Amino acid sequence: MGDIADDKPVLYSYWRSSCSWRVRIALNLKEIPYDIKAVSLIKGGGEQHCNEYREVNPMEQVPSLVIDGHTLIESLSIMHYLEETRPQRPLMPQDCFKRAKVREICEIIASSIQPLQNLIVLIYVGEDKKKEWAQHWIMRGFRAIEKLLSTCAGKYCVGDEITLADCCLVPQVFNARRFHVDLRPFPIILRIDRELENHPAFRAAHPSSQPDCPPEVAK
Ligand SMILES: O=C(O)/C=C\C(=O)CC(=O)CC(=O)O
Repeated sequence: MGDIADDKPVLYSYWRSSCSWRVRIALNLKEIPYDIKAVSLIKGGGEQHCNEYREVNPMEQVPSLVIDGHTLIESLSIMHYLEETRPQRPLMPQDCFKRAKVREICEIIASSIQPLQNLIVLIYVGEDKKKEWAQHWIMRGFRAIEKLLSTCAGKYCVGDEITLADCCLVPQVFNARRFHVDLRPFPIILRIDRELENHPAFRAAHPSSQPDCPPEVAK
């Protein structure tokens, strides 16, 4: 048996969770092999709430990553850990201003969009209002991101290299489509999403490529 640090990382993930998806993209881009432990967010009221998983993640959410003998939670924190410990294929720019832009975009998605259209919030909002609610918060955040991108985007969100901002953006665009948001007012977001849809690291991280994707949905 090798050192704990040699063990393959384990990602607790759900196929359609945008936060799990962000981390899958980062792991793939950095070419870090990992195993997936699927956690169904819907089966039996959600496996994330069972006692065993609460020990892994006290927030009862995915993702969690077991790596280097540690258990890490919260997708942005996990991605920064990967960036700091695995410098290959950097996902943050060198330039401090560009780094700030990457963090801005990540934070808008991770704090001001995704949590508001998360399953637990939508259950609380109720079936009648949930689509309008999700659309409202996604459009609000996308308006801000589109404006930021008009000054900082190159081929990707910040310049011409893929960064953590792109890892966050692509899954959020999927969610926007899921809630039937009209994306025509966001041409830069759409262009970047199209640019990345066929990238191997992004394709492999896509919900339809996941082991727990229902067969009727998988491509
Ligand atoms: O309907 C389901 O399949 C259950 C959960 C999700 O998709 C995940 C979310 O709550 C949205 C998200 O990750 O942004």
